[in-house]
Amino acid sequence: MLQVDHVSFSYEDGVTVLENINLRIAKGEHISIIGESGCGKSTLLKIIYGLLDIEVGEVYWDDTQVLGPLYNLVPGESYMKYLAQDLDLMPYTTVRENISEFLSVFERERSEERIDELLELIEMTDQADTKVRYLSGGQQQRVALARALAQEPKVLLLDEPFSHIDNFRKNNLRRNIFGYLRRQKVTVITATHDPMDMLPFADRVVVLKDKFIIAKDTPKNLYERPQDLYIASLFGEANRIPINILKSYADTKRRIIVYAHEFKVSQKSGLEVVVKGSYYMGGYFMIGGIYEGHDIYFHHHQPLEVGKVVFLNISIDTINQRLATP
Ligand SMILES: Nc1ncnc2c1ncn2[C@@H]1O[C@H](COP(=O)(O)OP(=O)(O)OP(=O)(O)O)[C@@H](O)[C@H]1O
Repeated sequence: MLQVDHVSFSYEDGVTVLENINLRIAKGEHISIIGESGCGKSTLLKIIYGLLDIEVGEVYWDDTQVLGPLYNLVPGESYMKYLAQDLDLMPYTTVRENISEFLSVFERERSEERIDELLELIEMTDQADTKVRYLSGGQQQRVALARALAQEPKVLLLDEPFSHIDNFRKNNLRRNIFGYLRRQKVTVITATHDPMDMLPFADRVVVLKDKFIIAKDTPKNLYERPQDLYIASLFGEANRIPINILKSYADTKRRIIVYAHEFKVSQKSGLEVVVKGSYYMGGYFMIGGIYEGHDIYFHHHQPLEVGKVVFLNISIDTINQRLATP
C-alpha cells in the first residue's frame, strides 16, 4: 500500500502549496488527481516519488519510507517511475534505443520481443528506427510512456501523460496503456486536467483545491453528485441553479449543479433564458444565455437566435440525484 500521511509542503518562497494531504492507495489501484492548474498535482507526484523534501508528514510504500533528496543520493525510488511533463528522452538515438535503455537487466535477454511489445502498445512500430529528435511532441510523449513501462515499476506516477497526443490516437492509446497497467497490476497515480483520462479508467479520484484534498470518490459518484461547481467544472460546462426556479413546486432555496447537457429546451415553461450566443461543438451547439442576470450554458441541437427567449427544463431524476448530494 502507498500511504501519504499528513503531508504539507511549501517551496522556498514559503507559500504553502499542499496542506495535510492524506492518501491510502492499494496495490494495483488506479487513482487520478485532478484540480485546476497550479493546485499542486505535480508537486504531490514529486513528493510521492521522493523528488522533494517534506518537512511535515511522511510517505510510505508498505514499510519503506520514501525519502527526499536530502537523504537520497539519487532522488527517486527504484520501484516507482515518475513520468514528468518535461520528457527526459535521448534525442540523438532511435525510438528503439530509447526504450531499450530502460529495460531491466532481467529483460535484456528477451529485449527485442519486449521492445516490439511496447512499440505496439504505443502504436509506433513503424517509427522504431527514427531518431527521437525528428518526432513530434505527441510521438515523443508516447516514447516516454514506453520507457516508463519498460522499467516495470510497481508504482507509476503519470503527469498529464496524454496532453500532447492528438485526439485521433488518444482514446485508443489510453485504453491500451491503462488496460496494460491493469493486467500488470501496477499501482497508477495520474495527474490530469482531462476528464477522459480519468472517468473511464480511475478507481478513485482525488480532487485538489487551494492546498487541500476536497474530495475523494469514484469517478461516477463525483460526476453524478459533485459537491460544488469547482468539481463539476472539472468534468465539463456546468451551472449552479436555484432549485425552486427549475421546479415551481420545490420549496427549497437550495442550488444544484446542472451540466450543460442536462437541460432540455422548451418554448413554453421552465427557467426563462435570453440567448446570448451559439457555439458549434460538433454533435451539438453550446448555447450561452442569461437568466436573472446570471450566465447559463446549455446544449441544443441547433443554434438559437441572439435575444430569443427560451425555457429550460431538467429531468426530475437529475434533480433528485443532485438533491441527494450531501
Ligand atoms: N519549483 C518551484 N518553486 C516555487 N514554486 C513552485 C515550483 N513549482 C511549482 N510551484 C508553484 O506551486 C504551485 C503548484 O504547482 P504544481 O506544478 O504542483 O501545480 P499543478 O496542479 O501540477 O499545475 P498544472 O496543472 O498547471 O501542471 C503553483 O502555484 C506553482 O507556481
